[in-house]
Parts: sequence; C-alpha cells; structure tokens
Amino acid sequence: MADSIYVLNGPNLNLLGLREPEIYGSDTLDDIAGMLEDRARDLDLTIDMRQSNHEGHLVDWLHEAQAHDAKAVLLNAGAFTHTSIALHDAIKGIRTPVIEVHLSNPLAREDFRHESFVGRAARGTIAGFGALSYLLALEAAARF
Ligand SMILES: O=C(O)[C@]1(O)C=C(c2cccc(Sc3ccccc3)c2)[C@@H](O)[C@H](O)C1
Repeated sequence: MADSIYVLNGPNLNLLGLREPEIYGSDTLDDIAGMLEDRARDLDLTIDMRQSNHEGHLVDWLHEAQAHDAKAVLLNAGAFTHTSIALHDAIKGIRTPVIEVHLSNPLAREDFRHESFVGRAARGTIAGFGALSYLLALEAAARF
C-alpha cells in the first residue's frame, strides 16, 4: 500500500488564487492538490490535502498523521505560522516528519511574519516558490 503524505493548510488558504496573486500566485489549493497527486503517483505516494481556518483542526490532523503512520506532513499553517505555540508543540510531539511550506517568502515580508513557531519544530522549510514550494516539499518527503 502506498505511503501517505498529509498536506495541511491553514487559515485563508481557501481564498488562494482569488486575491493577491502577485504574492501567493494564481493557483488554487485544488490546482496545487492536482499537481501533487500527479507527481505522487509516480512516487508511489498518496496525498491527503486538507484546509482549515481553525488551529485545533490542524493540531488534530498532525496527531492523526502520526496515528495513521503517514510518511510525512507538508504544513502551510498560514498566519498561524507566526503565532501558534500549539502547532509548535504538536509538531514536536509527533514522530512524523513535518516540512514547513510557504507560497511566499515570509522573511522578505512584514516583520510580524519573520517569526515561525512552525519552523522552530519542523524538519525543514521550503518557502517563496509559489505552488512549486509544495512540489519541492513532496520531493524531499519522498526521500525520507
Ligand atoms: O506564504 C504563505 O504560504 C503563507 O503561509 C500564507 C499566508 C496567507 C495565506 C492565506 C491568505 C493570506 S492573505 C490573503 C487573504 C485573502 C486572499 C488572498 C490572500 C495569507 C500568510 O499568512 C503567511 O504569512 C505566509
């Protein structure tokens, strides 16, 4: 049976592709999911793509990834990246490797986006490449 990759997306990412394409690109989460599924097929992996505007859902899904023995989690926590000690602790609390993903490069943006509680706990971070950030993270996860 193919290993699973959880792809978890945080608040407002359901609006992706509709506004600020100059920052986040014009792909929607569905577009990104399709791109990941195509590549995952070649890698004998399955993609479980989810989005929530609620921090607790993301925490629950991190726990679920471990309980279901997922190979890895790709996490774009959106604005929770910069505020959530709960996500930091959930990442630290599971064995499943987590890759932090961002469409933009938060370090090149407003100061309030320079903190990453997710990055402090994650295996690594891929940021600033738009939808390709997710694909690069999938390539890394495939090699775990
Ligand atoms: O670059 C990212 O992927 C990021 O995680 C994504 C974010 C994000 C995600 C969704 C929406 C918005 S702002 C927005 C709101 C409505 C329409 C388009 C964008 C920011 C930021 O909060 C983060 O600082 C950076």
